[in-house]
Amino acid sequence: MTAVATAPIEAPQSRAIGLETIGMTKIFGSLVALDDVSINVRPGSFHALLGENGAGKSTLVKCIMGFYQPTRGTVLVNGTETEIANPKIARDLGIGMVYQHFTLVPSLTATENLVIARADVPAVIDWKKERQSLDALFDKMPFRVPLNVPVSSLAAGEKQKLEILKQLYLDQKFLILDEPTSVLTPGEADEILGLLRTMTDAGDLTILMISHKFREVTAFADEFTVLRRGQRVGGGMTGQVSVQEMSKMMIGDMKLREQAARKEFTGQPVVLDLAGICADGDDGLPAVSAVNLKVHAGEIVGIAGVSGNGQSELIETLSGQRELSDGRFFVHDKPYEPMRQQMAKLKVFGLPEEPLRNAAVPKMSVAENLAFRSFDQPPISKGRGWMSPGPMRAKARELIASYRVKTPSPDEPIQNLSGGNVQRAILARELSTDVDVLIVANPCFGLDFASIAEIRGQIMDQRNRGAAVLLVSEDLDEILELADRVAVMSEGQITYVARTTETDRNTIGQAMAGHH
Ligand SMILES: Nc1ncnc2c1ncn2[C@@H]1O[C@H](COP(=O)(O)OP(=O)(O)OP(=O)(O)O)[C@@H](O)[C@H]1O
Repeated sequence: MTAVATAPIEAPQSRAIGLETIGMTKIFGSLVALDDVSINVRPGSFHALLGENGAGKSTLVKCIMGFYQPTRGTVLVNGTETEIANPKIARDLGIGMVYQHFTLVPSLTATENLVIARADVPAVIDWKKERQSLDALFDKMPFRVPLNVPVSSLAAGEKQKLEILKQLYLDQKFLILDEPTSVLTPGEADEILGLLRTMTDAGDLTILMISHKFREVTAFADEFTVLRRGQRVGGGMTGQVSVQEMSKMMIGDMKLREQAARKEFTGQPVVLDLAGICADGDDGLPAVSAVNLKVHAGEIVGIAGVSGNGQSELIETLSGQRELSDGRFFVHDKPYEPMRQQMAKLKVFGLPEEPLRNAAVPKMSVAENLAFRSFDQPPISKGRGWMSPGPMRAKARELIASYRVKTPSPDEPIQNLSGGNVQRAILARELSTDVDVLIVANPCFGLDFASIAEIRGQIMDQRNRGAAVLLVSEDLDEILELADRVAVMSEGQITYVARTTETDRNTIGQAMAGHH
């Protein structure tokens, strides 16, 4: 690490760290992902980083964290030019990052995860003492996370809290948060962001938060920067700029897709029938208990619930990733087993959570990933297992264009796409043919607001065409906007079902909290 003084060192007023990037540029092959980006994150500020999917937000923070070496540009830490060659150097400087995905070791407890994450972890650990000091730390926090059970048994919201607590435990002074609230309920999000805001106000911490949620940005951030196509296109104090102005900075003059009209149906047949579905969780205990639910043609049934109440396991059973311990599925009254051939025959499609992990082969190209549904059918299949690259690429180009997937070419490994663009690519693949049943879990996770309008529009189009849609979402607004009926899942069971027009947010919220 070299530390060259380039400017008078701004004596930090507080323990928090100030950080600037100057002319940050990152080029991948022929793609300029970051183009001369200078941002200034003052010590003790809560700074939001905004931009549509693929704008360069992750690339910028990865350059700051030392995951990527910038093609050009420098980082100043507390006014001093600092080369951050790898994440360990960032961490030693007090710069920590909380990712969208989890980094905790699932088989270890929260206590074990935190203690082994420390740079000064002793050779012989006095676990009793460590637990006591952790208890003392957590006594100061407005929420608790179970410390002594394996992390794999924690709900997504608890894991995310723990990721943030880990950084506070490691005493980092500059935290980069990559969409930290995606898996949290609005209440949990407010709790965590509120705690962090108290710490920035006290001058103990600086936050740089990537977010697509304007509500959180205006409620908790004091400053913001907007990136578009790799460039800094705006920024300022959040209190002085309206949400409309911020969104215009993000997307320019692009027109948003209008909310699709809901087509009225009467007397539609049941297409998807979940009959007494039971399944165990990773810990071997029942996670889904006797779920009965019918979804009609031309209907969206939204499953709401606090994460960790069996929704993920239910979706996994429907996509064949988890075995049933009891119960059956029927599609058009025929027994349905979630295997590739039956899915194709009965036209069952889906977008699971974390599509890069669950629905893509990261190292394969975008074109190959887009062809997974059709590689064994003409024109892509030439028979006897041979694939035709020409038609495959042509089909990929068509889907890339109509779903506006941002990729340098169809041949790019899909893992190089931004998170939102992976999501769009998988949805393009799943919606590209005739769909009878569509199963989607948190389809707008990590998407910018323009893409959300696009994806929700696509889901509504499928419903209007007569598909039966099962939508699991942690975003109640999404369910209220899209679903015809809402079902609440609590402790593995469906505890409440109502037509969306005949219920309200409060009643659903109470059911989600287990009051039914
Ligand atoms: N390792 C890589 N190799 C090639 N291209 C990459 C790589 N990482 C990112 N890119 C490209 O750089 C551009 C910026 O991506 P980045 O992930 O920074 O966007 P983002 O603003 O974080 O988007 P999102 O909101 O979808 O996460 C995208 O076009 C992406 O495909």
